[in-house]
Amino acid sequence: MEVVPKLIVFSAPSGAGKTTLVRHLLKKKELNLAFSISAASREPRDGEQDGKDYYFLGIKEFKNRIRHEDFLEFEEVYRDQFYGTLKAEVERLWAQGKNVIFDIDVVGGLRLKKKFPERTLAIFVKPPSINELQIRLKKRKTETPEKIAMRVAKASTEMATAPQFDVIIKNDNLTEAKARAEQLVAEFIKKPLTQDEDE
Ligand SMILES: Nc1ncnc2c1ncn2[C@@H]1O[C@H](COP(=O)(O)OP(=O)(O)OP(=O)(O)O)[C@@H](O)[C@H]1O
Ligand SMILES: Nc1nc2c(ncn2[C@@H]2O[C@H](COP(=O)(O)O)[C@@H](O)[C@H]2O)c(=O)[nH]1
Repeated sequence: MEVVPKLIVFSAPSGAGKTTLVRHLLKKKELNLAFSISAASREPRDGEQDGKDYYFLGIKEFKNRIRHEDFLEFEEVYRDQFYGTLKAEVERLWAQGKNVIFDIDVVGGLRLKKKFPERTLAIFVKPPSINELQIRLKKRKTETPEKIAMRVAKASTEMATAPQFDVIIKNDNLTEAKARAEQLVAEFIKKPLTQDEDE
C-alpha cells in the first residue's frame, strides 16, 4: 500500500502558541515532519532567516506570485501583510516523503483542510483568553504596540472559527499542550487513509 504523507495544520490567533508547539513537534524525529516554509510580505524580525522561517518576498513579488497562481493558499492576514503556502514548497517536502506541518492563520488552515480533507489534521490552538494573548505578545517583544493591537483586534473573530477544526488544543499550560499535540499528531500519522482524494 502506498504511504501517503499527511498535512498537520496549526492555526490560532497571534500569540496563542502555534510556533512554540510546531517547533516542539519538529524535534520529534519519529513523526517524520518537515515545516512548510511560508512566503510572507513582511520584513524579517531580528533573528529570522530567509528560507528558514519564511521566504521573505517584497509585496510586489508576492503579488506577482499570486498572479502566477503559485500559491496553494494565501491570505492578507493583516492589512498589507500577505502570507501564503507555495505549491512548490509542499511538493518539495512530499517528494522527500515527509509529513508537512503548517503554522498558518485560521482562514488558510481551513482552506487546506477543505482541499485535502482526508490527509489533513487541522488543529486549533486555544489560548486561555484574549487578554493573555496580549500579555504573551508583549512579552515576545517582536511587535510594536500598534501591531499587537491589530493582532488582538482580530482574535475574537478567529476564536469563533475553532469549532470548524478537527481538534482544539488548549494552550494554558505549555507542558500539557505539548504532550497533547504530540499524542494527537502521532495518532493521526499512524492512521491509514480511508479514501483517495481528488487532488
Ligand atoms: N502556554 C504558554 N504559556 C505562556 N507563554 C506561552 C505559552 N505558549 C507560548 N507562550 C509564549 O507566547 C508567545 C507567543 O507564542 P508563539 O510565538 O508560539 O505564538 P504564535 O501563535 O505562533 O503567534 P504568531 O501568530 O504571532 O506567530 C511566545 O513568546 C511563547 O514563548
Ligand atoms: N494563511 C496563511 N497564514 C500564514 C502563513 N504563514 C504564516 N501565517 C500566519 O500569519 C500570521 C502572522 O505571522 P507572523 O510570523 O507575522 O507572526 C500568523 O497567524 C501565522 O500563522 C501562510 O502561509 N498562510
